[in-house]
Amino acid sequence: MFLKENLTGEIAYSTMFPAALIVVTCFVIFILSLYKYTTSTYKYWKKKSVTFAEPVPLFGNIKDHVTLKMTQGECLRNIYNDFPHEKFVGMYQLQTPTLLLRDPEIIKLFLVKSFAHFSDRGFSYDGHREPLTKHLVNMEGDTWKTLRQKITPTFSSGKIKNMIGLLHGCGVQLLEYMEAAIDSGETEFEMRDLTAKFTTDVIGTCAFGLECNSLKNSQSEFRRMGCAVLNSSASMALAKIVRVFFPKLFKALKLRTFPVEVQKFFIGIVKQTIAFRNANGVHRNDFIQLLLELKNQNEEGITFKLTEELIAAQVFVFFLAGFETSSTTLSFCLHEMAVNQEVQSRVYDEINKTVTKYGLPLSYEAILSMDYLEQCLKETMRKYPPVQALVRVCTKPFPVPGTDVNLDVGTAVLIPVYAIHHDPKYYPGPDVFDPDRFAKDAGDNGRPAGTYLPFGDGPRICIGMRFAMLEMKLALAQFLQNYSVTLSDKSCARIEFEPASFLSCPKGGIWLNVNKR
Ligand code: HEM
Repeated sequence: MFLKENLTGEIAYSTMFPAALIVVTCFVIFILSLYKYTTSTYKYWKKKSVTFAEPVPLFGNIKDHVTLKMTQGECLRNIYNDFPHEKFVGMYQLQTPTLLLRDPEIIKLFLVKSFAHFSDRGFSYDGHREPLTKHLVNMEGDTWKTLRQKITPTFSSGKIKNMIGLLHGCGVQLLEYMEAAIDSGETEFEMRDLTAKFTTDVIGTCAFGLECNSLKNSQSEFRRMGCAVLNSSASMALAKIVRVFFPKLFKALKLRTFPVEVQKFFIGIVKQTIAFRNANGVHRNDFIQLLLELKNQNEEGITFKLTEELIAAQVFVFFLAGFETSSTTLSFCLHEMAVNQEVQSRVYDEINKTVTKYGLPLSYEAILSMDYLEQCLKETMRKYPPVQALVRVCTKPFPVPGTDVNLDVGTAVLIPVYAIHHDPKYYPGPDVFDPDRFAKDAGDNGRPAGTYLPFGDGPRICIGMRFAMLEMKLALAQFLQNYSVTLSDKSCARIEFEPASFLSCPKGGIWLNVNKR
């Protein structure tokens, strides 16, 4: 028995040994290859003699963001603060060599003066397989330039002024909703949800020509699809990482930026609306109408063909780029009003003076005249920039002036907006909410150009900037004229950001008490 056992043991050992060895060897080879692959680019900045942040294998310099400890903006702020004397710093987003710009003059140079070398964002997309991704934010080179030139007049002050009636309608729905909720005894509200429903309605009506009233009808199809687009499920977040950092793999695996039903829904709405308006001669002061007019000019012989699908992709990006950016800004602003009651009183006084001077409903001119309200929004976007970093890619070799550095085509560039907006050199006491930083008579308060970037800068600056300011000012004026806000038991005095979110998003929402005036 002993012998047998011994024998069996020896036999097992002798057959197991090579198997275990093979497994261990494969594992070691795998780890070494992974290490080699993930660190293969890490000499890039050293070879270029650019000061760089030391990367860690696999993650480069964005480990804290990838592991969801902090937002991208907060992660870049740490790098920004570590190199106070550099104009720019080399870093790695996973394996991708990236230049982080620190100096305002260099930022202006890249975004504005030398735009021809950095005209794209380098976002990969497949307009054939996913037609909704063929929009201004993603498009590149001459195609982007032609489309941007065509669409720009759609956002002129004259065109936006004509939309004030639509914006008003959404504001009135918000007030009606609040009235009913407060009458039924509600006092505490999650402001982000409220403002998101409001801005969904604004984009629904101004971009898609739909009356969705998400405030009354929380199950509205439009709101449901909107939530599906912004869905931050683990699988969509993973697909996003693959799309950004491994675009070839994204294509090879046929992954999707949005679920197919979202694509069908948005393209379907736009096609139906166009068909209805053409058949019934309907005219409405909204973006879809303006794009339709461009399409018709287009058919009279102009080279660039604005198809229905291309129109759908553009109104879709107005939704993508415009809805959450505006809603979080509104909710952050209301939070600051609740914390800083003296600021809220000044805004209330300004609204009352404006109503006395211009009457109700507030006209375009009345909204424009409210300087202090505008300062409050500007300071909100300084403290909580919805887009925490701007992205560019080098499209033509670029010798950085005053240095020996030559940037190669394809080099990624990041502008750390959040870090700049919190640099005490430009904004003393950066955590203090002080709208007077943007007072007209204070000029730029000695700040250099390139240090205030909530909407970006240069030819790729946010096309919807003016529209967004009008929408947000009108919403706040209508709301604060009728209601005041205070902190509630659920409020956090200091806001933390949701690390998984691409845009600045308050962790746990923004809870406030809302009281009738
Ligand atoms: C508070 C509101 C908003 C903020 C903070 C914001 C911010 C931004 C930023 C930072 C960019 C990138 C700029 C750059 O790379 O230099 C951008 C681009 C863009 N935004 Fe906005 N945005 C807002 C509202 C809107 C609205 C309401 C719309 C449309 C109705 C819109 C449409 C776009 C488009 C289409 C682009 C791409 C422009 C291009 O590449 O040519 N945004 N926005």
